[in-house]
Amino acid sequence: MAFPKKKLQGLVAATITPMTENGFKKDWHQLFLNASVTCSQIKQKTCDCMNRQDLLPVTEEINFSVIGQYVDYLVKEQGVKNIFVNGTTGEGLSLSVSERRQVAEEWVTKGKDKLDQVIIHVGALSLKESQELAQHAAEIGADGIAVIAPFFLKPWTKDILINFLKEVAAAAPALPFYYYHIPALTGVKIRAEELLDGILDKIPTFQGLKFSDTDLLDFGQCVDQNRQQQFAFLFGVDEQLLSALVMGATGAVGSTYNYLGKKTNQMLEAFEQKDFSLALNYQFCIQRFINFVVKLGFGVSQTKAIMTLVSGIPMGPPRLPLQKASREFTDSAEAKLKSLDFLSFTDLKDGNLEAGS
Ligand SMILES: CC(=O)N[C@@H]([C@@H](O)[C@H](O)[C@H](O)CO)[C@@H](O)CC(=O)C(=O)O
Repeated sequence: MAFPKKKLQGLVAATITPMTENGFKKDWHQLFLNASVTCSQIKQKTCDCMNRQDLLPVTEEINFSVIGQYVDYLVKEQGVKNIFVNGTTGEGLSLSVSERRQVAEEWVTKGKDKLDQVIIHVGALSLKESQELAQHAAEIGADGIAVIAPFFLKPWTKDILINFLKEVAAAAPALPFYYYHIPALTGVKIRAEELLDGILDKIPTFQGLKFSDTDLLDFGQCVDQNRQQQFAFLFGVDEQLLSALVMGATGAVGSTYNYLGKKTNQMLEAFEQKDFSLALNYQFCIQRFINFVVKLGFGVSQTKAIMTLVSGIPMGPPRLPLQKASREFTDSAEAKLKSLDFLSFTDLKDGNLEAGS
């Protein structure tokens, strides 16, 4: 494959992994069994459980059945045609390798002929797992792979990090490779600007940076020092996207594009038309919402609840150690979305009221 492949630009939704309630139920099942004291009691209770649908030990925790509907929602309702799968929002690091493969496959299958690009995050603590996932992404026809820095036994220098990334990229030599810079979560503080210096010599498939940090000096220098390249510079802090566009961002990956994609696309359009005051109005409006939810406590669980509410597609609970968003959170977020005109009563669809319940 010749590089660069089609350039990744515009909005990229960091997809949520829809889950069933089974993960939570299984915890209760386990607690129930732990409370038993003798083998015969355990046997009896297990038999009882086998006869109770709600306590059955179920293996399927991912709700694959809604992914097709989710693709259509992103494309038709939000105008978002690129996705980033199994990242932070998708709880990729909380899934098993087998689940990650199945999730990736489902998005690629359901996105065929509907989505422009499907990027799979394949970062893991184990190089072997990362390579397996990279190879798998290539086999299923994904459009690119992204990798975060390993965050337990960490690379301490640029060269070590590059060597790790290079090994993963080499497992999928025909796929565009993106580095996912998210230092607040990985604890790996190697500056992106430093990492990009000479990166093509080491990773010929390198095609871009997903920059989830607020250091606009670092981000700006990544753009400035690589003007000769065709890299994609994807910004990952949704509330600051306009500033990054000014710095040269070519696109954005984020959680809020799942449900605020349409609004953010209007901001991109205003920016494109050089109507900066309109673009700023949109950014401030988006900021008002994010600022509000951040003060309540905002993360992946809350994103799941908001998306369920706005789209009507059940995203289910998060996986432990994350906890479900509270009903109070969802109610407040709903009121705020309505007050900002991001959501009207007619937008609410059947099924979305279970959000955060
Ligand atoms: C830390 C975090 O989750 N950041 C989000 C943002 O979209 C974030 O939710 C948003 O800017 C609100 O703060 C994305 O950068 C994450 C992301 O792209 C991913 O899920 O991989």
